[in-house]
Amino acid sequence: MRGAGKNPEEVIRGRGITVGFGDRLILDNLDIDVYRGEILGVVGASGTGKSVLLRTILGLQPMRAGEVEVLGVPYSDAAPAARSAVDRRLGVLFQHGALFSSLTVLQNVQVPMREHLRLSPRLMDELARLKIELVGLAPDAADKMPSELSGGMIKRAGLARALALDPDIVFLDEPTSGLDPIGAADFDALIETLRDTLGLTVFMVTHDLDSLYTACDRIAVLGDRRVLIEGTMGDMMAFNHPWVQQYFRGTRARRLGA
Ligand SMILES: Nc1ncnc2c1ncn2[C@@H]1O[C@H](COP(=O)(O)OP(=O)(O)OP(=O)(O)O)[C@@H](O)[C@H]1O
Repeated sequence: MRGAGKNPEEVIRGRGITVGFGDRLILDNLDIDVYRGEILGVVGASGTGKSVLLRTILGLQPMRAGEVEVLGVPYSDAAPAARSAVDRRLGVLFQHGALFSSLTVLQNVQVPMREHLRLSPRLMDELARLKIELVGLAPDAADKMPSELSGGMIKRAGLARALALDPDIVFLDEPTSGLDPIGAADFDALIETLRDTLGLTVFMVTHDLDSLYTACDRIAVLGDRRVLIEGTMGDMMAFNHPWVQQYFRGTRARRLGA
């Protein structure tokens, strides 16, 4: 975890998070911590509730029990105004980029600006173009429609939108899924660079072992409706649980030289 001192600041603190749909409990009394300046990778078998956890932390998914504190604010219980003040400091890249198909890249990046800031159209254009450059897109991408972009460009455009308000924390839901290995490695490198230069904290749901090895400082493994283990890659290797062993020490992992 870069930039963290001896007592790293918790920017997300979830306690007793319990979420269910009908009679199915997905998360049961789950605790999670995210520290300032780290890239946390959240992994787990398909359907373990990684996206549900991300949505729950963001307040988009109601909890049956538990509490979530974000940037020191009791977010899950906060009044709308206090919540909105926290929302401004969070950026989200949903799975598949989730761009508005009828808006250009520039207009997509401006959506959060229109919602939260009062800026002149000229200033918004300038700011949005800066964000587009920041994520490594060519200037002419600004005026393209999402349908004209490659998968990698869509992820970058979604990231530019997530960065629109200079957030403290960005949430990424499987950012490298669907990218070829080189595109995925480039995206991981971009995330690391942005963390280092902007001081971001990154909460990243991923299935990508490469990302976990190269970009993530810590990993949280979801299973049995809770966080099975939270720690470094070394902690994962030493943890005696069948899924964790298979995932981190299986054939795919060995191919990566673990
Ligand atoms: N709105 C919903 N209504 C009912 N069930 C839901 C809803 N959202 C998620 N679920 C269920 O919750 C479980 C966890 O879903 P989630 O999308 O969080 O899994 P995941 O760990 O992100 O999986 P994957 O790795 O496949 O993306 C799944 O069984 C899913 O069907």
